Amino acid sequence: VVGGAVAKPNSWPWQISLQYLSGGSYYHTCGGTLIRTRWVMTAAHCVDTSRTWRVVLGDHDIYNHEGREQYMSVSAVYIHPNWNSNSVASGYDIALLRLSSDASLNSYVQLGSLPPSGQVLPNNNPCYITGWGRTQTGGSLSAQLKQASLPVVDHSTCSRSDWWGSTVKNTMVCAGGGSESGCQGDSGGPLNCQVSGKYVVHGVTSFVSSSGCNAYKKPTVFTRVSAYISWINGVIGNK
Ligand SMILES: CC(C)C[C@H](NC(=O)C(F)(F)F)C(=O)N[C@@H](C)C(=O)Nc1ccc(C(F)(F)F)cc1
Repeated sequence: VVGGAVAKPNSWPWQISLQYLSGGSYYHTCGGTLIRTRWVMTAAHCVDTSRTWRVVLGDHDIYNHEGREQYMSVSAVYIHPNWNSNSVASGYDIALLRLSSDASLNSYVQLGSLPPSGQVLPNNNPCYITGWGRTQTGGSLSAQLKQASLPVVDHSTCSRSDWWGSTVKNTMVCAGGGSESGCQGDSGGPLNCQVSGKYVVHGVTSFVSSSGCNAYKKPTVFTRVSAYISWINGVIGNK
């Protein structure tokens, strides 16, 4: 997250850290959202390589054990069938991870709420991106979870030729576009939007400009969760 601030610890209790095993240690690579006690929603581009994953719940500082963390192993990865890693502009950048055991819900670990199918938020709807991603273009990951205010940029604005043009699809949400943005390492995490006084996870962090995380008129682009509710329900089993 470029700009914004360090979040109050565990104030986004559905935010998870997705980590992979390398040389005997685990490393943060992406964010995600706990949506059921055994299910995490993340980005397809985070998990389209075969690695040993773990999901950390209740985390704040990814480099220090603070005692509220739950370390979960992943029993299955479900990548959207239409995802194409050579074409992030086509969308479908969404995946579900089945955990090997149930998360224990408490004040540090809670489920994120998903929007109703098809709901599209208006321009400037207040939203926050959260994540441990780079704090500057080309910078390093944040040790502590960060948040930044990224208001919704509607599709008609975001698809203007001097904005994202035809790269952005209607199955995506744009947010921000100023000096604050997501950045590498925030991928897969939630866009937390205020709807009727509640936070609802309307986006899965997907991409930023390859010329810089907070590039002018290149808002952070998210998978629009409300476009994938049927797929999500089909995978996790509540028809
Ligand atoms: C691995 C990437 C597909 C996703 C990666 N995502 C992120 O950094 C994050 F955290 F914002 F979600 C990204 O935007 N990386 C930058 C450096 C990038 O490659 N951006 C990008 C690439 C291609 C396009 C497109 F669609 F135009 F081809 C758009 C943006």
